[in-house]
Amino acid sequence: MNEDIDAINQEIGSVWFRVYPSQYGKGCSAKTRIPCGQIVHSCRPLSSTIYAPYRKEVCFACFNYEGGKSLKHRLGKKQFVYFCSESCLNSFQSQQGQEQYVQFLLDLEAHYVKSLKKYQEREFSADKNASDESRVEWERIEQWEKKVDQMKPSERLRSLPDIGETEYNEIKYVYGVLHQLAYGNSKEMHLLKYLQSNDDDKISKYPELLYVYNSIYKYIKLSTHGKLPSIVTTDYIRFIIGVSLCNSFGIWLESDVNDVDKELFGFSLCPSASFFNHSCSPNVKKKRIGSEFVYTAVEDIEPDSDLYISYGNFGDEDLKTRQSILSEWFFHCGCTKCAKETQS
Ligand SMILES: C[S@@+](CC[C@H](N)C(=O)[O-])C[C@H]1O[C@@H](n2cnc3c(N)ncnc32)[C@H](O)[C@@H]1O
Repeated sequence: MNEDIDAINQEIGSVWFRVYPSQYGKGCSAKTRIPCGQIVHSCRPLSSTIYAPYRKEVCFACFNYEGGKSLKHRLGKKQFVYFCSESCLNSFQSQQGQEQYVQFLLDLEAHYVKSLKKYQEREFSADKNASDESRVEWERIEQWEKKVDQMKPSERLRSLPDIGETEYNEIKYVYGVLHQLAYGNSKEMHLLKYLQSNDDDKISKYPELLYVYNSIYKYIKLSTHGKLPSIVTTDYIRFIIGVSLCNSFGIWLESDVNDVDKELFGFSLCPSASFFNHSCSPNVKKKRIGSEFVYTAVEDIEPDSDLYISYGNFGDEDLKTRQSILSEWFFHCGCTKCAKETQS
């Protein structure tokens, strides 16, 4: 753990906070006195996804939203990968290895639109045990993938599983991470391996997602064949999906209007910000400015005090509502506000 912590701190290189072994696993504490209003961290996502219904309206590069209007700049002719400006489109296309990324996105769009008519959610039978079924299904997939190398390209294309909205959203995020691992060299990429992954917890709670995850894996395995071979393994894809479940942050419409009515456009993963634990009365506020996430102290923070953000998009929800929202991150909130409200 300590070696990991040293490596994480070296990678983040913050003058304001350090990552340390806290009561909730890793956490962040102030290195020095932090005045209210001080920006303590900022980062750009390693990978993100814009949810299918918003894909024409939210810029894939900077998350700009123009009040629900379809954006003018796009990849390809018919497909739905949209940008708010020529410069966002160009900057996206000019990154390293981007031709492959662009082609992947366009193929994914085309396949999603085609699948929609046929897609059927696979139900999880109530008499099965989620963790047994998970083990059996992933073993089956490992047997299946031995045949992928022998398939002709046309057969691989025909074997792509139908995908629904959940698969589509996740595949975009997972491929974004894989692409960074293949072509990037960012701080965010180096920090990925230190994050918690929760795919077992999620499957126990929502067992039908097992089939969704299997389809995601099959889609990525088939469509990246010969391009990203060594990193497309079941363990690794499960890790990437599992990481997003407890570390990704929503891409919310940022406005000064009532927080509760905000729209959720998608999610993104910034590993360097994933070591902030949650409090229902946080001392650091997260704000998105374009595709940058900025973390600012909202009170004076003394040296060695913990830094907490709020994971939820909370207004003035009561204890029960907050706890139920936070259970989606698979933890029972132990913050001082919750402890106080539980006692009273
Ligand atoms: C984004 S990670 C934060 C970093 C994490 N502590 C680690 O060790 O990598 C979120 C996880 O931290 C833990 N956590 C964060 N805030 C918490 C809180 N207020 N109460 C209990 N657990 C918390 C939970 O396990 C949660 O799933």
